[in-house]
Amino acid sequence: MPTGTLNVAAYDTTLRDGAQQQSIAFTVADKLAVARLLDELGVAYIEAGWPGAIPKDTEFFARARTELELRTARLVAFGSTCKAGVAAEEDPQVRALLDSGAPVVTVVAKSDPVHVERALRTSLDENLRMVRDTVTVLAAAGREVMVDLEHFFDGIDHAEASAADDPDLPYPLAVALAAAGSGASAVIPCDTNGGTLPHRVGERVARLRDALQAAGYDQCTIGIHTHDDAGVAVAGALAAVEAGARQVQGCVNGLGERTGNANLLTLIANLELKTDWTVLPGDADERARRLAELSAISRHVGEIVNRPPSSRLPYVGTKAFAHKAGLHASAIRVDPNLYQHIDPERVGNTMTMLVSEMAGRASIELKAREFGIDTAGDHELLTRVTETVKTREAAGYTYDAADGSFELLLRAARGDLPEYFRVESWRASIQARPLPGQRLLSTEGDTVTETEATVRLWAGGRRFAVLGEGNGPVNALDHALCAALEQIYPETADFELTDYKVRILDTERGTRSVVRVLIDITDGETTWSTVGVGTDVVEASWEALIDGHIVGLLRRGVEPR
Ligand SMILES: CC(=O)SCCNC(=O)CCNC(=O)[C@H](O)C(C)(C)COP(=O)(O)OP(=O)(O)OC[C@H]1O[C@@H](n2cnc3c(N)ncnc32)[C@H](O)[C@@H]1OP(=O)(O)O
Ligand SMILES: CC(=O)C(=O)O
Repeated sequence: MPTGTLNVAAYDTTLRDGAQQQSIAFTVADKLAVARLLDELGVAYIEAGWPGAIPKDTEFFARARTELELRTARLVAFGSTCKAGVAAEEDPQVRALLDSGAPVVTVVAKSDPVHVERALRTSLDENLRMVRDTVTVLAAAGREVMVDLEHFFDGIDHAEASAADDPDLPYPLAVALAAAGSGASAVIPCDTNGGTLPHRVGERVARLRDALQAAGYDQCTIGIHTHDDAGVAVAGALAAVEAGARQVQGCVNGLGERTGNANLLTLIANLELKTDWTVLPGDADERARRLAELSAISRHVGEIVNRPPSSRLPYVGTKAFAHKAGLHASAIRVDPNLYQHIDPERVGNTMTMLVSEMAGRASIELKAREFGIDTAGDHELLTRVTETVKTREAAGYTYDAADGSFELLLRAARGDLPEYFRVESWRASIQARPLPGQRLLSTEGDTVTETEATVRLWAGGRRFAVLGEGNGPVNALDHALCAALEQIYPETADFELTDYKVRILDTERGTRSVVRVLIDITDGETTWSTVGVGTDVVEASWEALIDGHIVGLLRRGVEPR
């Protein structure tokens, strides 16, 4: 590890390589919004697309000139070297890069001899000419120019296997020197296919570093661009930093072609928190403030691309600091750092305790604290609740995914669960009728289906008998329940069911199986989850729905009426 504080530049490619992931499609407005977030975080470079190749990217760079005011980041236009046999100044793609107005241009160059010969179908010398010519033209126009060395790591193997290769300067290194010698500010070895292991990345970046130094190009920065096909993109980038890379490329939430690029947020957190390198601008306080934005940025970008970040993402995922095992909880009660690699607040995340069949008394005590309930020292209550949780989980309930239902269980055990309403009965029915004018149901499924539910309950000293209709029995029951409750508790009008999951627990019993239903309800501000179990899906759903409404009233601080 280095000593002292040195800088590594964070280079974000969410808007270029991130957009190469299946089903990710940014609008121009999305790109502008993501660029503003990245600038706020403090990345050094934002690679925003390929003007001239993708019309939306051409528009982005045009609008960025007037609509994007970046405070810390430099905007990068991405493209390729000029075509074989074409002078760079006459190549329309190179012209489009200049016309984008971006102050920085990164061009991708073939650095693997096999790719030059088979994909580009040109000579190794002509490819070197394309690199030199393109960098020279862009640099002469006043741009900072960087060169992505595509397939650099595989390229060294291919070069060394070739009898024609210079053993002192394998072809990928010759491409890097051609770029540096023509005025590139950085060369970035890319693990384009994502299959290189970290030790190999480190070793080859060190060779690149030595070759640049030997040629007198010390001013040329080495970057690193890794993909996650072998699950080691972040590790590879860290190995490259150890070997001399001073720029790390990656995408927010690990978006990117195929399995994604190195997750830039993970890289930033690792470098800032676990090494002496600094990636974010400012003094220690400012860097800490920026780092604490990581979780929010991960979620915000997830919303913009309409793809919630995986809950298991390092540092920023909602499960990154969620503890389930009882033994962990018992140590965490003494000191959270005993089972956490960092304090989650440093990256804007929070620790959560999960209650399940793996819970012990400490898990229950810590979870209760999240609800503002102090159970410390109440050994009898904690033992009773722990046992109830284990028994109910054995019967099919799951509380780590339904902390709303767990809160009700805990309050019931303490005897402080408010009684908001009492249910007298409920009923749900579905009727399928033939289409008008027909006597029998159509075999093709064209039928008229009517679903209705009746709920009878007492609330606020009154009895309600309410009919609900819906597109299925659970929906009809939900409508009937809400229609009754709203008359006494208008707060429930804000409750909305946002997720509904059904799982058959013992598949061997077929349609007689036990069924578990998990639902999420939101009031627009927070979301809570509840669980129901039964031999019938409607019965299990009803239990989860009832829990969901009680939890909502509790969380709103409503008193029973
Ligand atoms: C590793 C990476 O992720 S690099 C980023 C890749 N990103 C993208 O491809 C997204 C944007 N791409 C596009 O819109 C299109 O592919 C374009 C506009 C670039 C090219 O489209 P087309 O002109 O229709 O060509 P096509 O995609 O079929 O083939 C690519 C051409 O570029 C050439 N080429 C590929 N890499 C390079 C390079 N590094 N330098 C110069 N030329 C290159 C190929 O030889 C081929 O040339 P040819 O048309 O003479 O056969
Ligand atoms: C340039 C690039 O995205 C790659 O080689 O993976």
